[in-house]
Amino acid sequence: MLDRHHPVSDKDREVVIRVRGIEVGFGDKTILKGLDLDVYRGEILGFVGASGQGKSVLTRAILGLVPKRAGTIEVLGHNLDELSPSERRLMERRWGVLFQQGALFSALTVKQNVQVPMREYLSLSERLLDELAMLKVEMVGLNPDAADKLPSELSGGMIKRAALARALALDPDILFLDEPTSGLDPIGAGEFDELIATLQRTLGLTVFMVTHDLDSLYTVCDRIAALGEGKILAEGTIETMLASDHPWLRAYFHGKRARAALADDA
Ligand SMILES: Nc1ncnc2c1ncn2[C@@H]1O[C@H](COP(=O)(O)OP(=O)(O)OP(=O)(O)O)[C@@H](O)[C@H]1O
Repeated sequence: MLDRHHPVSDKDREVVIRVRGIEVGFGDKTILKGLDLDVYRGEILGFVGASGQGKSVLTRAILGLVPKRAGTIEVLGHNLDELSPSERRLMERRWGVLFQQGALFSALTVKQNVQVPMREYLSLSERLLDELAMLKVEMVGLNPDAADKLPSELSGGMIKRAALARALALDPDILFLDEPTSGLDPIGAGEFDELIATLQRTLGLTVFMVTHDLDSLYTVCDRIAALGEGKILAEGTIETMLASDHPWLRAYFHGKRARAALADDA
């Protein structure tokens, strides 16, 4: 993780995700209205905004899961609209996604879930698939015996870890996390944040994290981007957010919960 109190100047850093002028809507409702955003290599970017503003929509648009009406999205230097199907598959191997609900296949064990992307994108022997899956299971702090369990036998925190192991299955460069700590108790959420920070550091990941969790923003995010009215209202360090005059940012970052998070971090 970068030292968020002494960030490198933005202009010197490699942009891993570059979003320009993106517009996304459904029917006559426009959600994203010409949004620009840069995500830099090796950072944990926290993406915040009031409920329903389009945080998940932006994530899905970057991943190509919802269509955009205008704008460009470049990932790792490639315009996603210009990729051939085979280049697109290669790109999909370079990002891992942890959706909000974990979204594990309920009929598959943890190990089998982790192996789903491996089977889809790689051609490996069963022995190697097993070894790699066990490595991922251990990497996210699960006991080896969790590997043969079904999702229904796991706690909420274990499900998140298993889903994270699956997101890391193909050794991605970029990790997308949609509200990773939602539904976890504060201790579980803190442990999960620590895990994300450790994995980011050891694996050199770039992390795009949609979150409502102020503790996460204070403790693990290098930079924050705030979404509102279809655009980025502000982006920068937590200090930038705290200095913003925007009414929603003031309410969010100076509210009672924010003060509690700040006290914990001090
Ligand atoms: N496939 C879809 N069809 C129609 N409307 C959609 C679709 N996906 C999202 N929306 C709408 O887009 C808006 C933004 O939704 P989104 O889930 O991105 O919000 P969010 O900022 O992630 O909210 P939350 O913090 O509550 O998760 C909502 O009004 C939602 O109803």
